[in-house]
Amino acid sequence: MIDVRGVSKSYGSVQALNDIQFQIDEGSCFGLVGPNGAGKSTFMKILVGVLQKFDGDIQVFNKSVKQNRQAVKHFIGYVPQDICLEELLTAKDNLMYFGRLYGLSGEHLRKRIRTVLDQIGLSDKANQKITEFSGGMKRRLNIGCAILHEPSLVVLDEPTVGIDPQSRHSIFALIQQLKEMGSTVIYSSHYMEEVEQICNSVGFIDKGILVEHGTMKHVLNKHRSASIFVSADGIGKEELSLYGDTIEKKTGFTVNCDDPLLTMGKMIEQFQQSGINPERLELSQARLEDIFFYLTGTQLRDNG
Ligand SMILES: Nc1ncnc2c1ncn2[C@@H]1O[C@H](COP(=O)(O)OP(=O)(O)OP(=O)(O)O)[C@@H](O)[C@H]1O
Repeated sequence: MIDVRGVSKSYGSVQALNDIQFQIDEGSCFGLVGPNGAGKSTFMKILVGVLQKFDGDIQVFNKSVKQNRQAVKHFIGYVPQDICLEELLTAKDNLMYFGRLYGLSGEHLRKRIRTVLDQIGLSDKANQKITEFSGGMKRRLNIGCAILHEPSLVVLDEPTVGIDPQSRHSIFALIQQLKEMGSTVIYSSHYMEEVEQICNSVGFIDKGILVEHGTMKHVLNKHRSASIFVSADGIGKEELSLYGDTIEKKTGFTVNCDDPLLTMGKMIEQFQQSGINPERLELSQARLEDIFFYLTGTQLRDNG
């Protein structure tokens, strides 16, 4: 189990984390979600031992990151947000370099490199210099370097920012494989649909505060509510606010109300009377993104 015990961290006057407490079960995939500047990277860096000055403690599989930093580091694979590779080397040589840093050598290292290249979908690019790689390929290789030593905990800081769909798909498949192999995965992202798809538990972080956490099922059920999505010429936020709390989205409005079916009926009546022909009028269940907004009032990113 990962047991986070009252972790706080300040950078001068900026409180990046404020008394964070939660647990993650062994073998689960935990998504840490929050907007830019929420404190995700700071938390990850504390967990993996990169940041050592902080209040509180984290027990990783019964070992304190404060007191057993070296031991904990050994069973963690950390993929930082910024790609950390040797540009002039080939993919294989990068893996060789990182493998040696983790204490691997000889035939065992060569075998692990073959396995990892296959897992990250880059076997046919093994001998290519990474200056020729796309951003997504570099990110996959960056993950490969972190899992060579078969860590029981894999920590990925926003691994899918700004990458192509093929690399995104490959990273999802890899996380799935890691889960199946029994690794614990901690994954930070501001892409809610990704987290909903691959994680079985989640934590919402906003301005350094953990506002909600638990299994995906628990969080979705606890805050699940239906809303109406409306996109129509001739109707705006002011008119829709009469039906309920209205949020403007890129392509229309979301109206939150107590009885969405009844409200939808009333809307249809009004639209017919006013000659309004909506482009979209839909009943939708709250997704993680809506729940995050409801709890924090903060949008994670532009949405439609
Ligand atoms: N080295 C630092 N010195 C000063 N302030 C910092 C430092 N690192 C982070 N911060 C501040 O701490 C807060 C949390 O930053 P952090 O990078 O942990 O957030 P994040 O959720 O990972 O954001 P992003 O998604 O943009 O990476 C922000 O206000 C940030 O500006």
